[in-house]
Amino acid sequence: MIFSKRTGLKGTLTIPGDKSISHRSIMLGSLADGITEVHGFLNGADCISSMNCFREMGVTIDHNGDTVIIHGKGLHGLQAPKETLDVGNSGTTTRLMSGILAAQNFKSRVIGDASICRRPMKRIITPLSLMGADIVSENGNDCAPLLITGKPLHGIHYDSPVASAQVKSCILLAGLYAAGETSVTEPYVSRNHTELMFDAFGVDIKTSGTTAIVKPADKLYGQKIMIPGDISSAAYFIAAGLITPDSCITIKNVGINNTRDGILEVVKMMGGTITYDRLDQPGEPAADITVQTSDLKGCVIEGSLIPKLIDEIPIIAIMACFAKGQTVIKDAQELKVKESNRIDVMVQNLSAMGADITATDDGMIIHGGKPLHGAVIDSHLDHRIAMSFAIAGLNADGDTEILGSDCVNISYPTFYQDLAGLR
Ligand SMILES: O=C(O)C1=C[C@@H](OP(=O)(O)O)[C@@H](O)[C@H](O)C1
Ligand SMILES: C=C(OP(=O)(O)O)C(=O)O
Repeated sequence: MIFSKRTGLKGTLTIPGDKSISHRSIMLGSLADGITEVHGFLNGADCISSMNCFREMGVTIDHNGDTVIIHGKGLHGLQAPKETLDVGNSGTTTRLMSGILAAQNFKSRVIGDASICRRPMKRIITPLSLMGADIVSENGNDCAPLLITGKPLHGIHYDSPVASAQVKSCILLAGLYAAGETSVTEPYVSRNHTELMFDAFGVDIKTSGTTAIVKPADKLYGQKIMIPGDISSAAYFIAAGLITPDSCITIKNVGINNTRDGILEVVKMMGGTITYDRLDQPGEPAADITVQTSDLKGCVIEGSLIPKLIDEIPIIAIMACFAKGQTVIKDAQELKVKESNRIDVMVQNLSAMGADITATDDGMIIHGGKPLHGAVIDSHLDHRIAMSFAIAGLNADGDTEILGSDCVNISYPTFYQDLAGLR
């Protein structure tokens, strides 16, 4: 896919549903009694992987457009999978589902693509093992494939070394089945969709500061779930509207859960022109967001803000190239263990486009204002890298060619059409 310079990106769009909430709706819907009706489901490859894994465990799931009907099997109703469970490219599926599998009365084997087989799983193997789970890495490298033999579990308190919603959610899901209470404390609060959805499904879940505490459950009750648009997908259009000359873009129904809204904080720090129209509707909080071309200034992004924008750092790095002065991103070492090493890949590709960017141990430093020129961009098959460089390409001289551009299917299959729809 090739991109070249644009001005005047104008229009209104509705982006697809939130990826994190879509995964969780499949999992909790499968474990609930009764029907769970989901609207706004993300038809990205990652969420389809979650859907197929639970179908493989005997759950009937009807899927029509962005509506999904899950015929819940109850907490103890999953069946042993006949085949290996294939999570594709999805870290969220791997880690959250492992928490459930650890407590079943059957064995399972979890595989994924080449990227998944490089991502660290020790972070869930350690706490699940402390709960009494039998979970091992088949190749002994603490990565997938994972072999999980269901066991009776007991509650623990876990001090997580990382602020990770996947680790937290894995432990909380295992905690539904454990004897006694299970709690997780994180260094900073990570996205809280699991906690909110547990509460809606009737689970006894409490939070206090950076700790979440769950009691074992007897039953989950099927729900109707309205999923707002994914702020992580909206971020590309927020950035495009701010940095592309003569632009004004409205993005409808964007989820603005306060554990996910770090990008909005960054826009404010950078001095971007952004307005919100909050929506009065059931489900997680959402707003229509409008952005206009703005003179941006550099800022420092660190600490508790990082988990609130972890997936948006690649597109924030692009914004920083168009901001006056220095942008420093620190405390973001987690970027090294995503679908690609997002620090190295951003620095390599932005340097190829002429940006002034340096990698650090836990982030990057960007001096904005140097004009970008087109280059051949290796996406490393990482969807967030491909989408970020599409926006960079619209603001660079010459052609920007993105290799492996189809990987946007993972979280935003209609991304290129939606971008082309802005006139
Ligand atoms: O729980 C989730 O749905 C997610 C949590 C984050 O990962 P970590 O928990 O590994 O930080 C994020 O990067 C991922 O895209 C989705
Ligand atoms: C890191 C991501 O997803 P996952 O961990 O589920 O693969 C992402 O979507 O940027």
